[in-house]
Amino acid sequence: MSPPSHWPSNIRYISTCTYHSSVSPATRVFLTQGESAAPKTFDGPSSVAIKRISDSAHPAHGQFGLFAAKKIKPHAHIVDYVGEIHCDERESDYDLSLFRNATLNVGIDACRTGNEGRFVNDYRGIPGQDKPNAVFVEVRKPSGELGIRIESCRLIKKGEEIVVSYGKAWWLARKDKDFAFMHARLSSKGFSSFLAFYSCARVQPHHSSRSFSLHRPQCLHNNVSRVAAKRSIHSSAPLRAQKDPYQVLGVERDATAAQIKKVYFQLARKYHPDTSTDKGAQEKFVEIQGAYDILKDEKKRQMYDQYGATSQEPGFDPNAFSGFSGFQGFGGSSFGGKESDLFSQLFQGMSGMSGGRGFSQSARGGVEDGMTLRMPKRGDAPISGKGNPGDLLVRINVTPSKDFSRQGNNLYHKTRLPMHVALLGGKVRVPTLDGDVDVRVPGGTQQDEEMVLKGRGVPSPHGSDAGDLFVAFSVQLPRSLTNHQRQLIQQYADDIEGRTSETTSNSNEASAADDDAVQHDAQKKNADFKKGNEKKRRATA
Ligand SMILES: C[S@@+](CC[C@H](N)C(=O)[O-])C[C@H]1O[C@@H](n2cnc3c(N)ncnc32)[C@H](O)[C@@H]1O
Repeated sequence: MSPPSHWPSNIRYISTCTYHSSVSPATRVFLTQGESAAPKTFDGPSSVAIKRISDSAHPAHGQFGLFAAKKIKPHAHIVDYVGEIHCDERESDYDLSLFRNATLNVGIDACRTGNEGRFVNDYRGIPGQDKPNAVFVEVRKPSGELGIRIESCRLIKKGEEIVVSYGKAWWLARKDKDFAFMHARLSSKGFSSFLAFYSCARVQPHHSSRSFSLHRPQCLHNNVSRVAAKRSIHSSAPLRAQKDPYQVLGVERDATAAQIKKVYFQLARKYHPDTSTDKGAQEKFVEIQGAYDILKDEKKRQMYDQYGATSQEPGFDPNAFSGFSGFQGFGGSSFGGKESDLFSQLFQGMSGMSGGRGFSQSARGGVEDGMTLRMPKRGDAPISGKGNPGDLLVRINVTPSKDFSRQGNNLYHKTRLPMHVALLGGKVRVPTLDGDVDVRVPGGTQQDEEMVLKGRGVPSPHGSDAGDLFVAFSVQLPRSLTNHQRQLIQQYADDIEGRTSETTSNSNEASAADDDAVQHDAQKKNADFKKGNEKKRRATA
């Protein structure tokens, strides 16, 4: 298929998504073999044109945008968002989240390969566009493949730019990255671009992105959530990848229960930590147990076969994949420090559903990013008008925390430890979900050593034990020492190295004098610098 006009020569034009090697076979099955949706009338790419943006007031001036090549009716399928489906981490401005939960993070990246959809801009700052006229919609295609398409929200006139919302969080996450760049442009090109980025970024009080961009659900229409979700790139705690249990046990996918059991016993014997001399035996043994736990249970196995590793996560709801097509799970493993923060983004983007009513709802402690909550009878009324409304399935989207990262119900916090406390022992103040606590640190605590605060993690939504809080220590060395401190440390060094203090006292004095000279010099330079600034200020005033 030949690319449309203005297609950049360095990007491969494709009409269907490709799959990167980071997508495991089980994930691929989940992504491609879902319940298919009824096809929607679709004009194909003929309804759009890629154009270079020549309007200097447009914040993406000089780049490209997607335009209506003819009149587009409301709620029409404009074009698919096509690219490379992947499960690895990427820093790409064309990477849209396709699916995410606690173990799986799937994106469609159209950076190097894609179709017209990759040129759709955000409406913010574009003259004459005060709202998006299109949305990203997650769909199961007639083939059963999970995908994203761009649909119109309203009538779009021929020649009009097609614009979506990337979500406030996307802009907030970009703020820091763009600030310096935009600032540089400000002096030469005026305000418009800067304001477009900065003003959008400022309005977001909190967000669930960890370190990069993300899009969020924008408008919900009927039972379909419209969402544009940029995947965030760094998890503050790595996602635990559930290994393919068939691979772990080395059995075929159609192995019988008896075959699986036999292999399991062989492997368990081989890697039993009490008897095995194998280096990684313990880890391997745990893996084998995990794999057998899934495959020995008919129901778990069937869920795994159908939905992959994600099906084994707490709170997994298979119904969520057919009825609810939201895909806003981007908060990742980080989460809000206090429970109120934890849920502050719950139900974000829900207004428009249930006849346009927005609402809020509290949730039990311990829910995780990517979990689905079912709210009986809060869904849409049947099209026929008769009968009860359906259930509302809410995918949880957890706000990241500056204090903690999260894995399952366990929390992780890194705290600074002054050198003398690390050496001699003492107390440090550590944040927990219930407020700060003093933790006693033993003398001789090493860099990155961890302490576990039992039960101070996330409460389990299923009523079982709460997780633990792991506190890792980062030992802080002083950058400079006073003479007295230097002497004390020197004595310590002498003691360790078996020197007498006399032999070092002379050289010590010399080096302290050198240091004093250096410090004095630095202070003087600093003062000169301040004076220089003061002079400059006076000159410009
Ligand atoms: C998915 S691409 C959109 C297509 C892009 N304009 C191009 O020519 O390749 C996203 C990038 O477009 C630019 N962009 C999109 N909407 C924008 C807006 N409202 N203001 C400023 N830049 C925007 C940003 O550079 C962003 O990283």
